[in-house]
Amino acid sequence: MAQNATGIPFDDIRNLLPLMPEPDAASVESVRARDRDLTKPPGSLGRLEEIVEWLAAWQGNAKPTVNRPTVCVFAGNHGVVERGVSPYPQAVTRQMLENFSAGGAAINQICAAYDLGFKAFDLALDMPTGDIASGPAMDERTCVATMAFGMEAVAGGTDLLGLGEMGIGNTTIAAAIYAALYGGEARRFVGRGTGVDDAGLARKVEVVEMALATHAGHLSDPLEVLRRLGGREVAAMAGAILAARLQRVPVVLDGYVVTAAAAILHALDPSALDHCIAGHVSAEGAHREVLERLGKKPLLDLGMRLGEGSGAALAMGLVKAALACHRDMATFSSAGVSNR
Ligand SMILES: Cc1cc2ncn([C@H]3O[C@H](COP(=O)(O)O)[C@@H](O)[C@H]3O)c2cc1C
Ligand SMILES: O=C(O)c1cccnc1
Repeated sequence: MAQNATGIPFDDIRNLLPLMPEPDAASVESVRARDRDLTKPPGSLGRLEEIVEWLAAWQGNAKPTVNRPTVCVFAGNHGVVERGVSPYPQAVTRQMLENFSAGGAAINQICAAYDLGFKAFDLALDMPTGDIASGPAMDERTCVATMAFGMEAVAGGTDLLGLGEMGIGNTTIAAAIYAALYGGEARRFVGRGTGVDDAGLARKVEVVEMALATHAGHLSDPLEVLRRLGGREVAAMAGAILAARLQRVPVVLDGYVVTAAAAILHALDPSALDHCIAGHVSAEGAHREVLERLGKKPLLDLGMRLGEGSGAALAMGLVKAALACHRDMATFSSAGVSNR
């Protein structure tokens, strides 16, 4: 296999998969033991209890932490926008990155409300990826380099990673990826994104169908799906999810576009998302169906369809609350509360 600028071909990404750590059963058992002593009926905190077990399993820590929760937003531009698949111009991607820096976006307010760290990454916004309807989005070199960038981006010592994206046109990219991975009619995976009208929706369906036809015969390898139909932010997020697993950092997924990056990894290895939870189910496209395919039960169902990591960040607030209950509640004996 030819080397590329990073020195890592697709095969070296594949070679990371067998290195993925397993959940730490002993830490989960410790969490369960403490949970039985807390001043509440067993099971009464429902999924909040599972969340703490999940943190312990993946951090490999009987006393899991959420001291440095971070939302990482990756931004990329897409050649397919030229085909009129979004009501907004491509320039909005960079303008929103500036808005993130100035603290004016929805994601800034959610991160502030829940005291979450926030980082945004500009992935060569002045170089949109190729138009997927007529050719590949990226060559292998760019795809792998961008995955590697996403891996580096999460190396800063976070103990809970939320993922988000910004990229005008990327709901079309997500739809194309799902259609390639799961088959069936393209229209099933195409939604209105930022709000295309009926004509725009028909155009999106047509563009996804064209993309599938253009790349027919080359879509059985999920990494080829990523490079041909994806985008820089999607590649970086796939790298970030994989790196987080290798570093035992639990991940909270966001909406339709973030989940497309996750779906690539799941297609490579169905256990590759075991360290991830679905923060929410987006109102976009077939997100509910896709999450079912991935075996993920979303934490929140708020009718949101924004992106930016907004659903992930809201769910991270719940993760913090779940851990606070587990860590700081009194036990029956310490509080003098009678157990059964
Ligand atoms: C002002 C604005 C802020 C956003 N924040 C996230 N998105 C979201 O919308 C885009 C995808 O939708 P489509 O495929 O229809 O272009 C992505 O950038 C996504 O994160 C936004 C979109 C806009 C316009
Ligand atoms: O669910 C998402 O990720 C989404 C939905 C609409 C627009 N941008 C992103």
